[in-house]
This record gives sequence, C-alpha cells and structure tokens, in this order.
Amino acid sequence: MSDPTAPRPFDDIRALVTSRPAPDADAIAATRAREQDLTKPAGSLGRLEEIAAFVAGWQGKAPPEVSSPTVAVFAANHGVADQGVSAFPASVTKQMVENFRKGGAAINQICLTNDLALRVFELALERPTGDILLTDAFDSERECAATIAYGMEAIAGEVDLLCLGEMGIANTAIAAAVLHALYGGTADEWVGRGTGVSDEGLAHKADVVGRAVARLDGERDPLVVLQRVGGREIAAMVGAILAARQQRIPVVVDGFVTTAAAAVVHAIEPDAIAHCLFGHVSAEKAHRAALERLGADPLLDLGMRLGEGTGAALAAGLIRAAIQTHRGMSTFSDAGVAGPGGE
Ligand SMILES: O=C(O)c1ccc[n+]([C@@H]2O[C@H](COP(=O)([O-])O)[C@@H](O)[C@H]2O)c1
Ligand SMILES: Cc1cc2nc[nH]c2cc1C
Repeated sequence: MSDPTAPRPFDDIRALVTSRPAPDADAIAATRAREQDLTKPAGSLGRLEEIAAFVAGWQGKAPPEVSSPTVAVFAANHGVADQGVSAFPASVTKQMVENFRKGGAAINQICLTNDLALRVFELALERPTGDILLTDAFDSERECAATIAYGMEAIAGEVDLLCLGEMGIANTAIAAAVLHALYGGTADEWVGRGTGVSDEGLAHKADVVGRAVARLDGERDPLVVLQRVGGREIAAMVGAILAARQQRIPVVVDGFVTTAAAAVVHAIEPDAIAHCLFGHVSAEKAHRAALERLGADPLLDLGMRLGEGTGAALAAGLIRAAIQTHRGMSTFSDAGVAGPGGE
C-alpha cells in the first residue's frame, strides 16, 4: 500500500510548470518596431528577426541582449549499456568528460568559435541508472526529482542564453524509450544508430527498447516515464528547461537526446517549452519525428549526430548574430539611407 501522506516530489515539479511566466508582449512589440527601422528591406533577415523578438520577449528587454551565453553539458551512465546497445563502451562517458575538461572535444572548439561559456555536470558516472530492460532507471520518485532539481544549477550565476547538451553512452536507447513511451508507435520507429551500431545492433537495440517500454504497461505520465525508462542527464535537462523558464532565460535544445528532455516537459504542458529554440535536426533517425511532435522548427540541418550540445552551440552563433544585427545596425534616419518609397 502506498502511503497517502508520503511526500510527492513530482507534484512540486508539476506546480513549477503551472506557475511559469509568459513572454513580455511590450518587449516583443518594441523589438519588432525597431526591426522595421533598421537599414534593410523589411523582413530581409528572415528568421534572425524572429529570433531577436523571441529573445526580447523572454528577457522582457528591448533591445534584447546576449552577453553570457552558456552551454551546459550533462553527463550520465546507463545500466542498459550492459545490453550492448551502443557501438562504444560505457567507460567513454567519463573519458569524454575528461576530454571536455581539457578542451579537446568538438564542443570546446565550437564554444571557442562562438564565444560561449561551457559548464560540464557529471551525474554519478560510477553509479549507472538501473538497466531499463530489467528494472526502473531511478529507484524512486524522490531520486528522479532530486536529479531534476540538480539540473536547475545549469543557470546559476550569469546566464542569458542556455544551450543544453549531454554525453552518455547508450543514451540514444534511453531517449528512444522515453519517446516511444510518450508517443506510442513501435520501438523501431524511435531507435536509430546512435554512435553507429550495425544493422544487427539496430535490431537488437529496438528489441531492448521495445521490451523496456512494455514493462510500463501503457503508463504515459511524463515524469513517471522519466523515472522508469529515462536517465540522469535527461532528468537534469528537464530541470534546466524548467528553471530557465522561471528565470525567463531562452534555451537552445541540441539533438535527439536533449529533445527527449524537452518532450517530457512538453508532455506535462505544451506551453512549458515555449522559451526553447531547437538548434538543429540531428541525423539520428527519429529526431525529425520527435521535433514534429513538439511543433519545433530546427535552425540547422547539417547531418550532425554528435550530441555534447554541439548543434545547440552552433545555433547559438546564429542567435548571437540575430541579436548583434538588431542592436548594432543603424536606422534609416540615423544612417541617412532612404526608406521604402522614400527620397
Ligand atoms: O543527440 C543526438 O542527436 C545524438 C545522436 C547520436 C549520438 N549522440 C551521442 O552519442 C552518445 C549516445 O550514443 P549511443 O550509441 O551510445 O546511444 C551520447 O554521448 C550522445 O551525446 C547524440
Ligand atoms: C567519442 C565519442 C564522443 C561523444 N560525444 C558525445 N557522444 C559521444 C560518443 C563518443 C563515442
């Protein structure tokens, strides 16, 4: 028998979603008005113009400003790696974290290119979550909620644009399980090659994910799905997305695995990811289908499938350009340039 007086940590998370702030309509209107006066034909910067208004709305600031953009990478290990669902051994997660710290990974170079701060969060790598084929990932609601709360640290200090990424061998199987549990269909539809499994490996991965999700008996509560077939980096990214919303910080989501975190939040309340931009569509097979479920239109499509926040960090360069053009360009009258139909 469950104790009806026991604390329900997921209720606190649901309450946080309910109390979310809305974008600032005045800041959006002021940004759109200035955009019309800048020395270019109206609309000619395309999506960059929408991005400037989007950032202004969440920041409640016109003109919008991005001076402390940050990439947060959450690293975790997964018991399901024991089932042979990745092309790489689980030890690579920790080794890549060391590589991030020494500056030798792709994400370090993209952060240098786009002048982004990098924060790496290690989530108990020596203690993988439960193997979802056999048991729940998190032992309890409390442990899952604590990991969500830990992810809220991503925005501590000065952060005005948050790019989210992850590192975790076997986590494309975990992301596929979460999406399969939330959206139904078949496991085949949601699994892809991740780090590069063979045809045979792909069929085995689909079998493992299908059987893991079958354990749920149709359970679709997003936080329960996260607890039972999710993982620590996905839980932490859920927390980061929720905390950023409370602080009105726009978020840039990375690839397939990060999108699974956004999908959990969206399944609680679709509007709760309204402050998120989607950096790219990954080459992981089911990423496009997941983005469609979220109504997301990714900024880039470069055939990347790395994770680490690389797609989000590349897109942050575009977002920086959107803000810089909006802030720095002259108006027609200041520059002495004739406006449409003018002298
Ligand atoms: O997010 C993506 O789009 C993505 C697609 C393929 C691979 N990954 C990365 O590769 C790792 C997971 O792949 P796997 O094959 O071990 O499940 C993990 O570290 C992810 O960051 C990430
Ligand atoms: C080498 C390597 C780097 C990664 N970065 C993100 N996921 C990764 C997986 C592997 C295997």
